[in-house]
This record gives sequence, C-alpha cells and structure tokens, in this order.
Amino acid sequence: MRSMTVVVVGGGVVGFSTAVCIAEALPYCSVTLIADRFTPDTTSDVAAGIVICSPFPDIPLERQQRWFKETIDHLLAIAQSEQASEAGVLLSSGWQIYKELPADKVPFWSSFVLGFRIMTDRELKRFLDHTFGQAFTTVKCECSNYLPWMEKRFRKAGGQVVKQKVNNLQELSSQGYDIIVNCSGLGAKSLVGDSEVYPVRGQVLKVQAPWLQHFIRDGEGQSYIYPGMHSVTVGGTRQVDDWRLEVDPEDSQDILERCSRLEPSLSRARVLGVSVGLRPSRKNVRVEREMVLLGSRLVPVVHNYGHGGWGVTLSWGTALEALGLVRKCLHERCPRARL
Ligand SMILES: Cc1cc2nc3c(=O)[nH]c(=O)nc-3n(C[C@H](O)[C@H](O)[C@H](O)COP(=O)(O)OP(=O)(O)OC[C@H]3O[C@@H](n4cnc5c(N)ncnc54)[C@H](O)[C@@H]3O)c2cc1C
Ligand SMILES: O=C([O-])CC(=O)C(=O)O
Repeated sequence: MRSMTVVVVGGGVVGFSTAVCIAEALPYCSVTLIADRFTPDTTSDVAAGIVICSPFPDIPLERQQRWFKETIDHLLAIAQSEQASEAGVLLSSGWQIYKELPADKVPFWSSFVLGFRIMTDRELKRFLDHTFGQAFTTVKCECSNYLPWMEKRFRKAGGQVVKQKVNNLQELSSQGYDIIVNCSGLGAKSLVGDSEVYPVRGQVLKVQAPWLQHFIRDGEGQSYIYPGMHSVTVGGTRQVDDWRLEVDPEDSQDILERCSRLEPSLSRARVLGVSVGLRPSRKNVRVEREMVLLGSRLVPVVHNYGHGGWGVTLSWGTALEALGLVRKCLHERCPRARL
C-alpha cells in the first residue's frame, strides 16, 4: 500500500502540536507542514504562554476539560524533563485576583493545575481593592523556544516543513494530499472562508525584572505580569476586530501603569521589547472534520483553529483530538488497516 499523505497548514503552536501528534502516532503516513510564517513571526510567538483559560460557550465542558488536562499533563512532563530549558517550558506560581466575586470561583480546570486554592486575606492584602483571588501553580510555555523544539521533534518523526502561502484548499488537493489538516488560525478566514473568525488584538511588553517570581493576573486577564525564563511578560490589551499589528505607544504606557499598580517595582524595570499579536478568535474553537469537494475529489479536511486567547493552553489536547479525526479518515479509506 502506498503511504498516505497528510498536509498540515499552520506553523504556530496549534499546527506544530497537531503535526507532531500525527507524525509520531502514524509513522506510515507522510506528513508535511506548510505555513507562510514561522517562529518568531507567528501569533504564538507573542503569547505569554501561560496555561489558563475561560470556557467556550457551546462546547461541552468535559471536552474542554480533556483538552486542558491533556495539554497541561504534556507540558508538566516536559517541565520535569532535561528538555525543559530548551523547550521553554517552566512551572509558574501566582495569583489570579478579582475586585468583585467572579461567576466561577472555582474554574473548570482547577483540579488540573497544581495546588489550586482560594487566596487568604493575608495574601489579598497585597492588592488594594481586590476582594477575591485564586492561588495555583501552572505552566508557562514560551513559544520562541517551544516552536523550534517542536519543529525538531516533528522532523525527527519524519515530517517535512515547507514555507509557502496556501491560497486555497484546491491547491493542496492538486498536489495529491490525501488528508488536509487546517491549523491556520486567523488565516482560516480567507483559506476556508470562515466569517466567524475575527482578531482580538493583544499587545505585551517584555521587561527585565528578575526579582519577580510570582505571576499576577487581574480582571480576567485585562492586566497580567508573567515572569518567564529570560524576562517578564506584562500585558495586555483585548481589542476586538482590531487588525493593527504595529505597536501602539499609548497601549504600552497604559499597560505599564496598570501593571505597576499591581506590582510597584515594575516602574523601575527596563523595557526589552514590545510585541503585538492578533488572537484567532471564534465563539467556539473549531475542531471537526468535513468532506470538501475539491475539483472532482472529495477530500477529508480536519479543522483545528479559532483558539482565541487559549491556543497554548489547549494546543496538545486539541491536537490529539485532531489526530483522532485523521485516524477516522484513514480508517474509512482503508478499513482493514490497523491504525
Ligand atoms: C498578547 C497575547 C498573549 C497571549 N497569551 C496567551 C497565553 O498566555 N496563553 C495561551 O494559551 N494563549 C495566549 N495567547 C493566544 C495564542 O497566542 C493563540 O491562541 C495561539 O497562538 C494560536 O495558535 P495558532 O497556531 O492557531 O495560530 P498562529 O500562531 O497565528 O499560527 C497560524 C499559522 O498558520 C499559518 N497560515 C495561516 N494562513 C495560511 C495560509 N493561507 N497559507 C499558509 N500558512 C498559513 C501562519 O503563517 C501561521 O504559521 C495570546 C495571544 C496574544 C496576542
Ligand atoms: O489572558 C491571559 O492571561 C493571557 C492570555 O491568554 C492572553 O492575553 O490572551
């Protein structure tokens, strides 16, 4: 039997996670990843990379819990291995704080992070005007390290990487791929004509403040301070339908003021850089399979995009689900093959 060919479109954290899952689990498939942008130029590179999220409204919570758990377990294992520094994956402890009681005092992922608890009054005293908070240890996955590390892992599993813009799915079908996996993030708007995907602009600064060891996340992620391997990420903004990729100096000033109110020592920190990314947002992330007529061929397309502000958090879990959908496509084509 000729080996089946799978093409994954997308070189961000979702594309590489999906491509690695497929290449490692299905060694008899030939897997190619195509993208027009790679690290350090993807949205994933801008992410703080903290594993935390809010739920999508119409997706069963158990499915979202599975995505969260599979991702954090995968990253915790890397954080505990000798690969941790090369992969850019580290533990991160801190506080999520609120001025008013949140609807979910105990978020749906609370049992998957480590040591989740409600903050004590003594801890809350650090933060003026805040009446409630949660303390826990999660993972920070820094994509500027993680993406090159994942690319190496993908190539080791036999995967091939191509830099190229894909204008439409027909192009891929004409090249003879058996299965198309769409991890194009915001690019899905034009690639598959999905009008439900929209950008939510985010701006963050990297500052030098090695004395900071705890993360602080305020007001459902309006403001945050995330210490990392080489710098501290401070943010943020959530500007809906805003396509500007250039840095806005007023946003930077506003971020620094907000974050310095939470952590006064930040006012002395040196700014190392500022970056902007467009979160690939959608009311509900799309992880599903459809059959698409491309020319005269009916081609299976597995979608995995629209993760919004939670692409790192859900990357491995949604990738494993996409792998399951690819397996189903293969099984339908060769029912007797052992997959
Ligand atoms: C400021 C900020 C902070 C964030 N912090 C966090 C965080 O702490 N935790 C978290 O979980 N998430 C965070 N996010 C969200 C996270 O960055 C995204 O959810 C994630 O990067 C989405 O990954 P992706 O692979 O789907 O998209 P991308 O990283 O955008 O990758 C899309 C890929 O598809 C390719 N592509 C698209 N269209 C085409 C085409 N037609 N042809 C060829 N290639 C194509 C692109 O070139 C690119 O390689 C943050 C985002 C921002 C902006
Ligand atoms: O909300 C956060 O803490 C970080 C994040 O995911 C984002 O800015 O999208």
